Amino acid sequence: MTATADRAQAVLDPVYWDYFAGGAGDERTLRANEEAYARRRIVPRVLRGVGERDLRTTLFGTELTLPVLIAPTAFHRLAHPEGEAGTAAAAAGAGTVMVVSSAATQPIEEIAATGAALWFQLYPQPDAAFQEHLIRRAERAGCRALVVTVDSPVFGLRDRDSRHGFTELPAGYACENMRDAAGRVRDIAMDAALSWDHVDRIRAATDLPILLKGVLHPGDAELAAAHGVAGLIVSNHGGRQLDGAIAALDALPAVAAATALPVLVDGGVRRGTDVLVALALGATAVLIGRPVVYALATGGRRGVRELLETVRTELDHVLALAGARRPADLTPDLVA
Ligand SMILES: Cc1cc2nc3c(=O)[nH]c(=O)nc-3n(C[C@H](O)[C@H](O)[C@H](O)COP(=O)(O)O)c2cc1C
Ligand SMILES: CCCCCCC(=O)C(=O)O
Repeated sequence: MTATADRAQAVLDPVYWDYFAGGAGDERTLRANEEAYARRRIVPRVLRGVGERDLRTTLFGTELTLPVLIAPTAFHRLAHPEGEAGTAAAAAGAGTVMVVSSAATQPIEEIAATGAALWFQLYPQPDAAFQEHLIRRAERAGCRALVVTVDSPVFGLRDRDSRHGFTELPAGYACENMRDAAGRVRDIAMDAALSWDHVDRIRAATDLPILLKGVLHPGDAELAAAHGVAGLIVSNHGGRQLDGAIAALDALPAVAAATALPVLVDGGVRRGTDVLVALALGATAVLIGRPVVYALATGGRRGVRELLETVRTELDHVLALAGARRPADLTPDLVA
């Protein structure tokens, strides 16, 4: 993964590189996400007659060929001209879900035309009518779930972006899925008044399954279930929001123990071994953020497909070595 990051840095405009790679504050949480995986050791079982592995996982009615999804990340056209549609084509080829960011630089309809299974990521918008308009559009495009990001009541303080003065998209690019009914692109509003009422409002506006992204505290996992949410994504936004927040992997076991909902996790997942560790510690599936952007930057859709196939091969391999046939066989005792 380091090699891909290096190659991405070499091809990307340094301002965009810093936007994609960077985090908030001193980037402690950004580093902690990867370090949390590096700290874990696998305690394999032997002689389990594993045979052929089966990586399939079903999430909200969609069967994935592997328990690895593409996390929502903004501005794919800044990484590669193929943009989000390139990433989606790779997801479709690999048989997994792409979560499309509210800050995608191509229209959701174009991304959906790739045939990929899509979920739409939504920042809760204070304007209820506009929010409903966004939800309807995602539904019409065939998105199968809504991922509501709840870790961003305000935007993270990112020193790298401040240094570059990177505050808006360059001319010729727009958040294409933030258009209102008149076709005007609106800014993504981040709203510190955000509360569980917003979640209730979103739930009342759609029949799609709703996942909350950015939950780290077990108390919030309990509340989410009470508010009719279908799933959770344990995440600190890749260390881009609250610097000093707990590493996603470290938060996972307590959140998973607090709820019967499917729990996904992102932040720092780089290899098949990381996927194994996250699944063993209670995740139903994982999402990958930056490595997808780097793979897109260096190789377009083929680059992203290669990344997903590498993770698949690694996961298949480490399952065999750890004595597990399928993701559901992974249990916390396999991780020290
Ligand atoms: C460049 C970039 C843009 C992101 N954009 C969004 C976004 O629009 N919405 C969102 O919910 N999360 C966004 N995230 C957070 C990711 O969905 C995810 O939580 C994080 O990248 C996972 O960590 P990883 O990059 O270590 O895999 C973004 C992350 C990055 C790196
Ligand atoms: C106000 C611009 C919103 C873009 C958000 C993308 C994002 O979540 C990120 O982490 O960057």
